[in-house]
Amino acid sequence: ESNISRYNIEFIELGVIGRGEFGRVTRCVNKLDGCVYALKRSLRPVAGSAAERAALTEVYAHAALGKHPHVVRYYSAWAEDDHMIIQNEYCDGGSLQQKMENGPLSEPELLLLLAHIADGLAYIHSLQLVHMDVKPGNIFICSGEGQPSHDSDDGYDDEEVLYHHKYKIGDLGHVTCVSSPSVEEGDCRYLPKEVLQEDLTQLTKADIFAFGLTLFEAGGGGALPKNGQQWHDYRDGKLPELPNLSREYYSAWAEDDHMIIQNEYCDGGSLQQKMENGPLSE
Ligand SMILES: Cn1cc(CCO)c2c3c(c(-c4ccccc4Cl)cc21)C(=O)NC3=O
Repeated sequence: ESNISRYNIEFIELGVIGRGEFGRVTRCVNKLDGCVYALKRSLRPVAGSAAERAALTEVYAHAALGKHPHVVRYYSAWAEDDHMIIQNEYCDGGSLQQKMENGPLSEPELLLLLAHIADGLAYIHSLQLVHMDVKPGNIFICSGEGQPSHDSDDGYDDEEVLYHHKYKIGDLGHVTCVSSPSVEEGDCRYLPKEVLQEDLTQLTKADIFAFGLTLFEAGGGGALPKNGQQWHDYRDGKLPELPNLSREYYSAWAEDDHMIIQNEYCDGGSLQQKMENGPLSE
């Protein structure tokens, strides 16, 4: 293709970090600001096609979502010689899917993942948008290594700096608005049955469901079913217990339309009951 492309003029390609039927993702340095970015270069979709609508929705969503610590940041997008290019923040820690290849996440890591992505989803939902493709391959990690290191006397001990990395939600290719009449379904392994049954009235819950299965998988739940009886069992809350999690992690769960909270048992009754025997002594 022509070499006068903005891609070749403004960026130096450092390497390919992802490939798919969509095209490829590369790690590039911008010659002007010297920063590294992730650029996805895909074939320009046919005008008027669903793919074009998805590509435009992705850019609209990124523009609307602006800057948030747990959503991968968007910088620019353009079309050139029959290709679409989107320039995003480069997350140097790989994806959650790659991290899971080294085994299940520790409990502190699971809680960090839970906090970061719940925050990112709350932000997306607060703008009446839904992600619709939450899964380990779309959650990226920024190591934060480039940040100023905290020397020991300013209150940061190793533990806190150790968990300096951040989890961020990426790939907004399936984003739609909560009241959308049409949904481009995401990965079926993370899809709730309501969306499969075309019930689009509670789309924010679809993201939470997909995030729940993502946490289950990251916690060592094993490969998720794509269909069949096990797919339906998982949607009826029939999931195997995760072996390496402590009891505290199991302090709340949902079953047949009820939420259950399991707390410490205090055997001395409540203060109110104690006061029934008269005022407390000094
Ligand atoms: C396959 N792959 C690997 C990475 C690097 C992980 O360390 C990656 C990134 C992105 C994306 C991406 C996803 C969807 C749309 C646009 C982009 Cl650039 C894909 C990525 C993205 O937006 N930011 C990335 O770091």
